[in-house]
Amino acid sequence: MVGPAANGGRIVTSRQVLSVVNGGQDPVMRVGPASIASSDCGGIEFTREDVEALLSERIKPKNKFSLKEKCDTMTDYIKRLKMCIKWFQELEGDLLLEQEKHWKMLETAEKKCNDIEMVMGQKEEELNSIIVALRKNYTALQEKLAKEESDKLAAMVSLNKEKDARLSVERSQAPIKEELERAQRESSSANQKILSLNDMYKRLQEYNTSLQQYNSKLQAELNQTNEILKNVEKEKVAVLENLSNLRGYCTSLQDQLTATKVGESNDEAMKLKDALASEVGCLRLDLQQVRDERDRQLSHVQELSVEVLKYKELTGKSADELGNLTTKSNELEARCASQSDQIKQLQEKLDAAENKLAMSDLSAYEIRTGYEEQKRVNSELQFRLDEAELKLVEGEALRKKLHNTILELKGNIRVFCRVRPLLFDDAADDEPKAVSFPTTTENLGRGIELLQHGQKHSFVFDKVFVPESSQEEVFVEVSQLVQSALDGYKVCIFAYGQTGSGKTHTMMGTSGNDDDKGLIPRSLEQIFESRQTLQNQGWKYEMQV
Ligand SMILES: Nc1ncnc2c1ncn2[C@@H]1O[C@H](COP(=O)(O)OP(=O)(O)OP(=O)(O)O)[C@@H](O)[C@H]1O
Repeated sequence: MVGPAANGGRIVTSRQVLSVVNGGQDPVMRVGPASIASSDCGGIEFTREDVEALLSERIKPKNKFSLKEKCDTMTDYIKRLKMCIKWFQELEGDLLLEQEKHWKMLETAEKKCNDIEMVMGQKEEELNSIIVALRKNYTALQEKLAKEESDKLAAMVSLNKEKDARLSVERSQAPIKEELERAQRESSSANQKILSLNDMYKRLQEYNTSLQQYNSKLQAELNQTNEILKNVEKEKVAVLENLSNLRGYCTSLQDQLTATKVGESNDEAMKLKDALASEVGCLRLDLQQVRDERDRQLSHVQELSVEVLKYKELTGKSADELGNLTTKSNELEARCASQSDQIKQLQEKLDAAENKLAMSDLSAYEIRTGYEEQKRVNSELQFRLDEAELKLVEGEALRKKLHNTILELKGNIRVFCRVRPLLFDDAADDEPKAVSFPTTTENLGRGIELLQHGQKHSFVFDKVFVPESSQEEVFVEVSQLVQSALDGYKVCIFAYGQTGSGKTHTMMGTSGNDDDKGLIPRSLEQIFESRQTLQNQGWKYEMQV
């Protein structure tokens, strides 16, 4: 962390150089072991000690005063020094070549890294969108599943209700059936009764008509007899008249006889008297006959009257019986009709119950098929949900791997530089600005330039946050590391910098202002949010402070 004049950039630069030279070894350290087979220095290899020994060698000729010897020794020393210098030059050339090669390699690696970073970024975005879509899908599926479950429950409840209704209908149907059977039995017996009554009624009607015929016959006979009686009466009256006439004639004759007895001829009178006596005898006989006939006719009339009375009585009785039978038959007919109505009603009820039963059977079948369909859809949804969950878990694992690969590619150790804005008492407005940011494509967003004593010092970091950068922008970079920590990687974030450079502001922020929250509260929020989300996928997080 640097303040307006901090120079953390150097750390990164030296880190880059060290990393370029295989494993970060000091080039001088390779002086000793270096074996340059193709060198012009006669295949002599110099170690550090050799060089140091050569440099610290004191030239002591055996003969101090022999200039030639001194010159030879010096020449030899110079020769060795030259060889050493040549070896150094060759080594330096090699190293420079190697360095150039490494720079090129580094550039290509960086390019590759940038490309990979871009691809990874795209992939991450894609994955994030896939994860979001999967999560949405998952929640939608969960909602759908819950809905299906509730539908299933409702269907089960309605099925049970239908079953109950069916059972109750079946139960209520049994007594109705019994009643119907009873009614049918009653109806058949009543029909039989009606048939027998109808027969009886017919027979009675026939009997009645025969009686009426007989009655009318008797009536005719009675009329005839009455006629005869009237005739007899008339005849009787006539006979009586005749008799009284005869009596009058007889008295006249008797008067004549007495007159004759008194007057003229006794014999003639006697003859007349005999003739008259025989005539009277005949008339008496006739009268007797008429009387007998009358008596006979009277007795016949009486007999006929008795018979008529008897028949009348009999006819009255049979009429009563007929009336009774008719009323009984009417009653039975009415009862039969009411029973037929009842049977009809019961039949209708039975039909309705059977219809209802068929309907309930149909609806039960429909519900059962619906239930089976729902069950199938449920299992399909469950299968899809399981698949989606598996995909989600796999996607999450892939995301973690990619995320952390990206982070590794970005570098395990990253240094960000945040430049805080100038405070009120930092500097006057008219002072030239000590901090500037390069706008070259290579260092855009990564470089910082400091002006000190008129000299410009450039530094490059993994990222540079300008004074206008918000807490949110800083956290966006750090949040990936928090995610890494949640994925099970060890992460350490710390801030360093001089007093008043903004460490506390960056890490903690300003309390009471949500936009000014620092990295720590934001990280904690992310941790708790992720914990909540991942708990739904079966992860368990334990946190300790
Ligand atoms: N990015 C920023 N934007 C606005 N104000 C800032 C920013 N960074 C720091 N400040 C302000 O600068 C002042 C010093 O910041 P801070 O206390 O965070 O520095 P520090 O590095 O923690 O200091 P110390 O080491 O002395 O604790 C504070 O008043 C803070 O509000």
